[in-house]
Amino acid sequence: MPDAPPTTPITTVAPDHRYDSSGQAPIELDQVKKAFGSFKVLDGISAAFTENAITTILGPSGTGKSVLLKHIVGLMEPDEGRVRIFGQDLWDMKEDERFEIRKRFGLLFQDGALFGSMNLYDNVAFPLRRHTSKSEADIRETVMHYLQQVGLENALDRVPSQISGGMKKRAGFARALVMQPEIIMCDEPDSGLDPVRTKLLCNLIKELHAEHGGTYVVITHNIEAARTLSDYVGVLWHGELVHFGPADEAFNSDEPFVRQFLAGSDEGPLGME
Ligand SMILES: Nc1ncnc2c1ncn2[C@@H]1O[C@H](COP(=O)(O)OP(=O)(O)OP(=O)(O)O)[C@@H](O)[C@H]1O
Repeated sequence: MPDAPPTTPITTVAPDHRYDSSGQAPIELDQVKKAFGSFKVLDGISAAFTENAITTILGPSGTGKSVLLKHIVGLMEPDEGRVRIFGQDLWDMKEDERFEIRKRFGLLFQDGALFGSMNLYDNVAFPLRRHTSKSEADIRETVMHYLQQVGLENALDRVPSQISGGMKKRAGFARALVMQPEIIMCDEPDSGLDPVRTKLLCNLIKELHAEHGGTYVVITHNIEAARTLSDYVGVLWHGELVHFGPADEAFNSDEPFVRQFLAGSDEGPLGME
């Protein structure tokens, strides 16, 4: 399998970003379409995500980034097209097999998605208790390791209502990592954080990715976060990936929408609609 996605010219007509590979990309979307009523949110998305890289998916509000994420984790079924995880078609398998495949994902949601009644220790221990037969001693070792990695080893007795938004995200990240998933999906990890906390969180994500590896997909509309994190960038607009490729190519793109969006400019095809 090649190291990088193809650098085919950017078009705005249902571009195909798949590799010519054996189908073993960790995540492969093949002509994925999804509409709500007459609104086509995903209009034939084809892309293969690079293993052990961080890919950010950028795009304006309401453009379908979260819908795309839900398709990747199998929470939403495409109207047409295929979603393959490690070569396996998500919708060509039974529900329990899909459930098993989801164990290969770690999910980091906007608010950390922590259980409000549990302290941070129990929140991070939860997937291990639920999905493994590890002893409490082994669980403790793993949980403390990841809580230390995200800088929360002194806050393990606190419940989510007693910690800041940034701490919730870090706790959510520890919980996402604890099962050592091969794929980590982060939905707007920067939302609600000030620029400094966003930068620190992005640095943490980058460091832990460098240490543990894995295929990361980060959904955001924060350009600075994307600059810090991305090995690859996908830019979603009008149901299509108008760019999907190495981050430096995205940030140097001549495609008018990609250029406008990544520059945060008010000049270009994107208006207030
Ligand atoms: N279950 C659903 N039923 C109907 N419409 C939906 C559903 N889920 C999403 N949509 C619509 O699909 C469009 C894309 O939504 P989505 O949440 O994916 O956007 P987004 O790019 O993640 O936006 P934001 O950056 O604001 O979070 C929106 O118009 C939304 O209202």
